[in-house]
Amino acid sequence: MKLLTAAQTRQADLATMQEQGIASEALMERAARAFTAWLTARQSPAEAGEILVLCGPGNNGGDGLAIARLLHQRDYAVRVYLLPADHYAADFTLNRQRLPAVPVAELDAAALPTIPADALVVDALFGTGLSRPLTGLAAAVVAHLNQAAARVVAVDIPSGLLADAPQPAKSPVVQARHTVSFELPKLAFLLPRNAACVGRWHVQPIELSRSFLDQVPDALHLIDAALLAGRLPRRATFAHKGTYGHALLLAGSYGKMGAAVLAANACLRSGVGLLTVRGPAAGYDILQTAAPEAMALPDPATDFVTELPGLQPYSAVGIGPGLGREESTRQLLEKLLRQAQVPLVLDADALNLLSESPDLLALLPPDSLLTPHPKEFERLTGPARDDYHRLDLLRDFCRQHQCYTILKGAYSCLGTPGGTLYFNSTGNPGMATGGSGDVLTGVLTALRAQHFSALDAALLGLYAHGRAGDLAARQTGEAGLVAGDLIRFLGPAFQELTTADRF
Ligand SMILES: NC(=O)C1=CN([C@@H]2O[C@H](COP(=O)(O)OP(=O)(O)OC[C@H]3O[C@@H](n4cnc5c(N)ncnc54)[C@H](O)[C@@H]3O)[C@@H](O)[C@H]2O)[C@@H](O)CC1
Ligand SMILES: [K+]
Repeated sequence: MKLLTAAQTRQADLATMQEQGIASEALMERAARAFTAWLTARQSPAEAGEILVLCGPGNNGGDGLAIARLLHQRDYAVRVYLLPADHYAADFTLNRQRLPAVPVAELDAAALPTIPADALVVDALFGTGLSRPLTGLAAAVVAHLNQAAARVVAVDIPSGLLADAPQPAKSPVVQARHTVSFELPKLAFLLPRNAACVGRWHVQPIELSRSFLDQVPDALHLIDAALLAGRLPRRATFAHKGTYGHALLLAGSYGKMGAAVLAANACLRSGVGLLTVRGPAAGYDILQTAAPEAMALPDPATDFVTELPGLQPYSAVGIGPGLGREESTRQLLEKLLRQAQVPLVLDADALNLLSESPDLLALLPPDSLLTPHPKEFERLTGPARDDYHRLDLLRDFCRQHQCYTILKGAYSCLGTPGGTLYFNSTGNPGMATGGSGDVLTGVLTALRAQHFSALDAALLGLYAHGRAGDLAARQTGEAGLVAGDLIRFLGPAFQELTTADRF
């Protein structure tokens, strides 16, 4: 699924109206119906009580007025509050005229309405047309609403939130419990700073022009099942273990063999034909016991991985989990970067070593796959001013080093050498637990070893890793989830993605 900027959304609206021969009011009616269907499926008139619909002067307010009418038709009790303005959008005025006999009042700074704690509020003050932070009466209304304990459902986007630009400090934004958006989510929903105001977001279709969406250039993407269709073929009947590659993992140190074990078992559960693990000598027994399907190739050093084995047998190398940052390990990394003719996956201490010796970045083979969490990332690039700047840094970093980089977190973001960004749609906060990243390294190394392109490996791996987390959390709950649980569900997650046989 693509993510559009506010400007691209306006173009999509126009293209849809032209292509389908409909007026803007008809598209607004579609949006209002889509929102109303979402709300009425979750709250009966009795559960909802009186619904307060707050409407601004633009098309978002027009949506609100149409929603108020549709809710009234379905026997919900509705009260409308209007934000006075010098100018109203044409479709706002049209829907104001169509509003049936429901109580309507203008918002007034001197006498803001009481908002009962159990009220249900529809926030239709401002949508994607907002070009600057709210001030004056609009800001006062938002602050007043946020002080009430009421449940707020935002139409399209919480009012005050900019759809795709950094939010100035202290600019008021509605704190919604749910945000119901049209056709596509907004970039703002995927950024950590906005989580509190967006609440849980939902997307309702309004049949925007497919041909327009297909041709939008430079798009941001959401990694969903549709994007992955056809990327993971069934295994071949006459396959043998050589068909699916031989991965090498360089991982572990004394006290951190768990990271190597997690990466190894995740690699084995992600379809690789053969796996060899280079760990410290001290970890030999642990590895052989905890990951018996892997071959162990212990380092001469007791506590760390210090010597690079010959790379000839391997079709991909993953390096980093639990590795430590010894000088001899740094030298090993340098050797690997200079010698590797096979795809690389770099994580954890491999990334920390890169940030300590930035000159090594110039040695990164093209199409390497890096998986930093935000702190590791900022050690590589310098600090980000805000969520949007971090995405700019990600684009620049991937372009400059011709690599693929996954910025890990909620909606992990993959940057490509061409500057495209892909946000993952699977996963849950239960995965914020030690070892989740080691599992991802194992998954990605397995996919690269099986000769998937860096892009396909990253897209499939990210999605399957998150999906495994979602399947695991159904059994363990989020708090009880540990990284080892992810490994148990990688198989089912990949199975779901596997292309079905065509007749
Ligand atoms: N264009 C379309 O065909 C559709 C639009 N839809 C709705 O329309 C919304 C976008 O509507 P608009 O572009 O009219 O914009 P909004 O309704 O978001 O608000 C724009 C209005 O607010 C004013 N404004 C902007 N910033 C302000 C500020 N800081 N303080 C006070 N006033 C400010 C503008 O002058 C304008 O009057 C979407 O979010 C969505 O809810 C939906 O009806 C679907 C179809
Ligand atoms: K809104």
